[in-house]
Amino acid sequence: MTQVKSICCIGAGYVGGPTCAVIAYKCPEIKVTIVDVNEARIAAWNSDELPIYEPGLEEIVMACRDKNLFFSTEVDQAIDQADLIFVSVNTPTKRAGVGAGRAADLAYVESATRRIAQVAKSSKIVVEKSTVPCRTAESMRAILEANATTDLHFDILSNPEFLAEGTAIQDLLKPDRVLIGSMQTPEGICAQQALAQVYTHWVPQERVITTNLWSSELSKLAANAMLAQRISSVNALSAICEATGADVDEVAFACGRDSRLGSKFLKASVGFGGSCFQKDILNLVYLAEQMNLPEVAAYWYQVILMNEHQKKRFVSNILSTLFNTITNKKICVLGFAFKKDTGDTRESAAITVVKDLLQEQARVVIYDPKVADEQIWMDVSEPGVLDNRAMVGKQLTICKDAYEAAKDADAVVILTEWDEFKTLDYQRIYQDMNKPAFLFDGRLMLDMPKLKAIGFKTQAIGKPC
Ligand SMILES: NC(=O)C1=CN([C@@H]2O[C@H](COP(=O)(O)OP(=O)(O)OC[C@H]3O[C@@H](n4cnc5c(N)ncnc54)[C@H](O)[C@@H]3O)[C@@H](O)[C@H]2O)C=CC1
Ligand SMILES: O=C(O)[C@H]1O[C@H](OP(=O)(O)OP(=O)(O)OC[C@H]2O[C@@H](n3ccc(=O)[nH]c3=O)[C@H](O)[C@@H]2O)[C@H](O)[C@@H](O)[C@@H]1O
Repeated sequence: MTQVKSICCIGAGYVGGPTCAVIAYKCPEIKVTIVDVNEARIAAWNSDELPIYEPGLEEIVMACRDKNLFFSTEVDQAIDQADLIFVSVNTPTKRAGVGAGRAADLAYVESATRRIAQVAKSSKIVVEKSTVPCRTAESMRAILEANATTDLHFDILSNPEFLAEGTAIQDLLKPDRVLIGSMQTPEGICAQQALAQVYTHWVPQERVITTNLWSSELSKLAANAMLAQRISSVNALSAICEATGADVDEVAFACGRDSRLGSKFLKASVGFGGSCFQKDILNLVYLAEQMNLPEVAAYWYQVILMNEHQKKRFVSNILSTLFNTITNKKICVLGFAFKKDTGDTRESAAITVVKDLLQEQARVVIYDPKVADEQIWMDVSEPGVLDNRAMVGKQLTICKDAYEAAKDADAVVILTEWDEFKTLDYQRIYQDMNKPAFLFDGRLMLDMPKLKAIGFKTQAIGKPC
């Protein structure tokens, strides 16, 4: 079996960076080089200020950077020197052309694959780390075989990543499973074993699952679709709870105690966000449509529709509670990231909620502990629309402090479950707000009876008023 000695990872993003940093950390004898075309990102990986915030990441990077872990823009050199290459580039939803709004844009995967074919002078194991539609490995193989300069051999593996942002390092150090798909040929199985051996440096053998290529590719989309489906299910129940007087936390607890259901991913919220759930479900929907399975496509699409409904429902509750108008009222938004412990805002529910509040002519003040101001401006204004940013600027303020953000506000709206929001001095916040002082908990994280006792008019998703 091939022993992996040198790894190249193409794509130094949320997945490539942490995943390969952990491999370097756990496999000191393997040289790991993470490359990217984005020079600023690579410079940040090589600096004291890493480009992404992830608890525990800095320690791991600092422990092995410039020993057996390298960040570089020298893509060709890293490809040439590696015997195993992870392709960990972005696969966003297509914006134009066939399948726009549904299908995954595989342009980055294809260009990375073509680069490998052009540069490789020796045989390589090429690993799909990006989340891709079923049978992408076949296209990669076709490109590699047609474009390689000499008579080289390429094994393609699928090794989807299941880490969640905010807990990436823990997820990587103690994964529920590592999934490796390969062609069921002697060479394919040999390559699969070589990658498995990298992971078994720290992952117990029984957690390394091997399957065929297509099962592995589909399992990634399926896992994300099922996780998101649980959130949409509990969010759909939250609306029924509000209408009946049931309490969604109690319902989720009671259901989750059934060992067949389990307790995780049953937290009702203002809606799921993140770079992957929506994109991967759309990808699955597109796959079903392509297979001429419209009912299957509609079934999964409903998970997204429910998520959109939950965000709209939250804003409409705010509006009706504040006497059907929020024009010129000051709304303090606490949290903008799509979940706690990350500065990532991709598809964050906060983007939709804030845009809707602005549309209603409210004055919105945002505080988030990790999201950069510029990111919020980019998310909330419409790039390319003339003067939109200036218009948004008249209504939107970004604060460095929760108390400052809540001063003179008519309502506080919690959109991300940052731990620090639990320990704020709500008595102080209440005193500085306009009365009646409203508080909307979109994350079910605050002690409502305590807030009510202070004087707040509170509302939380799926809770009796
Ligand atoms: N963000 C997450 O938590 C997870 C993401 N995934 C999947 O992993 C893949 C990567 O996601 P992220 O790391 O979040 O994306 P990202 O956007 O943070 O990083 C991708 C990087 O690839 C680089 N890149 C693109 N084309 C390149 C090329 N030809 N050569 C060199 N560099 C290139 C980009 O400059 C970018 O820095 C996606 O398919 C995503 O669905 C899977 C599990 C978790
Ligand atoms: O493919 C991916 O990108 C990743 O997508 C998710 O990870 P991530 O999006 O980083 O974060 P999650 O913890 O799944 O949260 C997603 C969204 O759902 C929300 N959520 C989560 C759980 C819950 O019970 N309720 C709920 O509203 C979160 O607040 C967040 O907005 C999956 O959990 C990962 O396994 C997967 O690898």
